[in-house]
Amino acid sequence: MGILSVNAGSSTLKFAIYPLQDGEVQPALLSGSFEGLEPKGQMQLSWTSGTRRQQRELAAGNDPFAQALVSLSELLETEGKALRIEAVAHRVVHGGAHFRDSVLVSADVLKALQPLCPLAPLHQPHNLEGIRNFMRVLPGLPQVACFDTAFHAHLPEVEYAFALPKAVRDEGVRRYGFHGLSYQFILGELRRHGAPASGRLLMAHLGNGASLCAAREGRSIATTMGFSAVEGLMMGTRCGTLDPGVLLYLMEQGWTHDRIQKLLYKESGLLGVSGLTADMRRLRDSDSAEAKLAIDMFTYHVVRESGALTACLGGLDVLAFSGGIGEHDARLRADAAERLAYLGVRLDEQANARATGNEVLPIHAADSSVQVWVVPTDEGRVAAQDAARLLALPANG
Ligand SMILES: Nc1ncnc2c1ncn2[C@@H]1O[C@H](COP(=O)(O)OP(=O)(O)O)[C@@H](O)[C@H]1O
Ligand SMILES: CC(=O)OP(=O)(O)O
Ligand SMILES: [Mg+2]
Repeated sequence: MGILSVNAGSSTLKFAIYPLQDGEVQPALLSGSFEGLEPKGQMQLSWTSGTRRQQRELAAGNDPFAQALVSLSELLETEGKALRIEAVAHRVVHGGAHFRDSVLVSADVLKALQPLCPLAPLHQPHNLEGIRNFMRVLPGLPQVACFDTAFHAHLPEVEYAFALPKAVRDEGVRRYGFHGLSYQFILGELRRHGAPASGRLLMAHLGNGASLCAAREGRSIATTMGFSAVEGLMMGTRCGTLDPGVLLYLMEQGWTHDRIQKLLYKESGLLGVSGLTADMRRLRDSDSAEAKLAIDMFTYHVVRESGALTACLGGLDVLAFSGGIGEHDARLRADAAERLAYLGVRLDEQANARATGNEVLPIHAADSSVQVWVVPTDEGRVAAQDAARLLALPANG
């Protein structure tokens, strides 16, 4: 038997089936992703089943996520039939103030999660669509929602509170933090590899969405993403932290809510600054001045916020890079590390070049006072493990 995990990110839909043994999820038997989820474009489905790796191009249509879910269900019918899926674990980015741990999905849970869609418009609607889809396609199977926000549920009040009047704060207008499944996974991997992860740890999840998390004794104490999935670092298509005065100005200029939402979430970040693409690989290949500015700003904000979070930690013992950019872009890691040298960060150049996102690797030099690691993240695996814990599924391999 196995657990299917479904992770609808902002630019990808990732899936995997994990077998269980003694209550622990084992390496995935079938895993893959849909990439290039842009309306009317071509999306790429790639998957690995055992040692077989396959790839397919698909028309994305008007609603790429809905199309990807249909194609995933078809793939499970053929490839996944023998794997006996017993439960589905969904990454859901926003659990709001109420959901501080994974939960078995019911109609009431879905109803409570729906109003959070505006706080993560690139994710939450797809996350909930994924749940509804598998309720239809695999009726009767338990569906578990695993929240990005749960890892940050115990942030100190000085970190999570906005300097707003109590009446507004009491409405749940506060910082929540995201990428929690990824941070939980990174923490587990660092521990497994003998890194001092319980010390002052800074984790950088740099993908299409990007955030930093400062953890002490394995608990999140500060993070760059807040109320919604737009705060903090500059991202693929999101602007990150922005003076709220800009929004007031735009509103005065007659910009509507929908237009502003599109600007902040879909037209900004690497894409907005470069005017070219949200994909770091293409920016690296470009020689345009705007592409260079976009990369420089991205790196700058990683360094700037690393300083802020290190101050919250009172120093730094371990730095971990993850997410599509953090795992693959050695140049970004080198440039950021160079500017964090004042903290005692020194990279081993060759180790950094060797880390290509396929395995957990230390990349610090022998004289670095901070350990630096690259950790390929697996949000789906954390979700599957959590679902197994919640459902206490018996193990039979
Ligand atoms: N080899 C690479 N070099 C630089 N950046 C990369 C590389 N591979 C992937 N990326 C970046 O990772 C991003 C996707 O990150 P990922 O964490 O997988 O996305 P999501 O947040 O949607 O799950 C891509 O948009 C691209 O910018
Ligand atoms: C919360 C978030 O930004 O997620 P992702 O990196 O998958 O877009
Ligand atoms: Mg991601």
